[in-house]
Amino acid sequence: MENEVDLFYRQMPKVELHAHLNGSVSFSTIEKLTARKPHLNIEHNMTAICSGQRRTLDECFQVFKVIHQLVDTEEDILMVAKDVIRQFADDGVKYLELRSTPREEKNTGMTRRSYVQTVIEAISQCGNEGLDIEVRFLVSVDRRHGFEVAMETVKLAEDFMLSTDGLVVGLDLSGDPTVGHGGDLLPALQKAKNCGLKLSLHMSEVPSQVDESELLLNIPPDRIGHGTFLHPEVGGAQSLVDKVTMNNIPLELCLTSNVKGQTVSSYSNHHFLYWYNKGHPVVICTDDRGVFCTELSREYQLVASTFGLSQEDMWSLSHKAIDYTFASASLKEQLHRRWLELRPSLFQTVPN
Ligand SMILES: CC(C)=CCNc1ncnc2c1ncn2[C@@H]1O[C@H](COP(=O)(O)O)[C@@H](O)[C@H]1O
Ligand SMILES: [Zn+2]
Repeated sequence: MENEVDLFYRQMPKVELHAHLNGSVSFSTIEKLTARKPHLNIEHNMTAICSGQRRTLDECFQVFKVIHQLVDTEEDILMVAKDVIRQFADDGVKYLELRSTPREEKNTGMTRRSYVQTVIEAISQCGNEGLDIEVRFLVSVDRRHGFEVAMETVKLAEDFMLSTDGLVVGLDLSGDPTVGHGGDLLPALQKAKNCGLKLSLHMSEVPSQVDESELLLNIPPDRIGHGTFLHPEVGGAQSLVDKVTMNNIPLELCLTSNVKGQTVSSYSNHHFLYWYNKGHPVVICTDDRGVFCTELSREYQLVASTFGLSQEDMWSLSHKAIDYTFASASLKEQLHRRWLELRPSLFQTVPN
């Protein structure tokens, strides 16, 4: 891991709303996986982008291909998902929305359905272990896989939403933003929304997606991933900003991911400031904590140090994020109470 994170940010209760399962695999879990599959000859620098390194977007997406080779059975998924949940809990995350793309692996017999079933099993095993974290699942649609797979994935998400008593809460649209057009997937996304799934869509992660973002915002989604190039100052459009603000759609912001993937030139140039200054809902997230060698506590600390925000400001960001979750009203209320209970000891033991 890179330099130390203050105890304050580690202990501060947090919600994580943008975490891709296979991007969140830690070094220690990768070691367990490479020991299971030594013949693949995979080294750590092929699965993570650590201190000071930056890669092109394309190189970053290659990393996921390597991780997918390591994680290709139900047994792997179960271990990875349980490890990832435990590690978020260790970092003070009290509510986690994990997302992942159901993957079919012909060689091992894993199907998209058994994939989702296994993630659900991992969540319920962590619940039985009494971990201090509530976990919900968003099923991811990979934009590279086209309309047919998207429709199939929506059906799967709907089935599991109904059969898991609400553990599956929504649908994510992700994948390499330079491939495919989100507009082609609109009917699938609309179908998901109509059946009660919440939508979190990666949007304007790279420049020149104005047309696509206009279409996606018409649905409208319940949350936006990144939204790096929405505003006119960076080549987006005022009409996009207007739609986002009118519908009050929270943005999931992942600083380290954007800087290491080079869609944002530096931390201080991150679009966090644009939306924060507007008073628009934003939530700090990790995206891929394993691949980008970060943690949610580190991301909070980074935002505070980059933009000169106080511990009170950061607390307030973390507290407000509860309202942007896809949790039920009663769980949101429970989380609010929890935050208020934890607050005095946090500000007492860890002075400013
Ligand atoms: C390259 C880069 C800067 C990544 C960060 N931005 C991202 N943008 C779009 N999709 C993503 C990103 N990070 C992870 N994903 C999606 O999450 C997958 C990995 O997690 P999973 O297999 O769905 O469990 C990737 O294959 C990709 O489809
Ligand atoms: Zn993402």
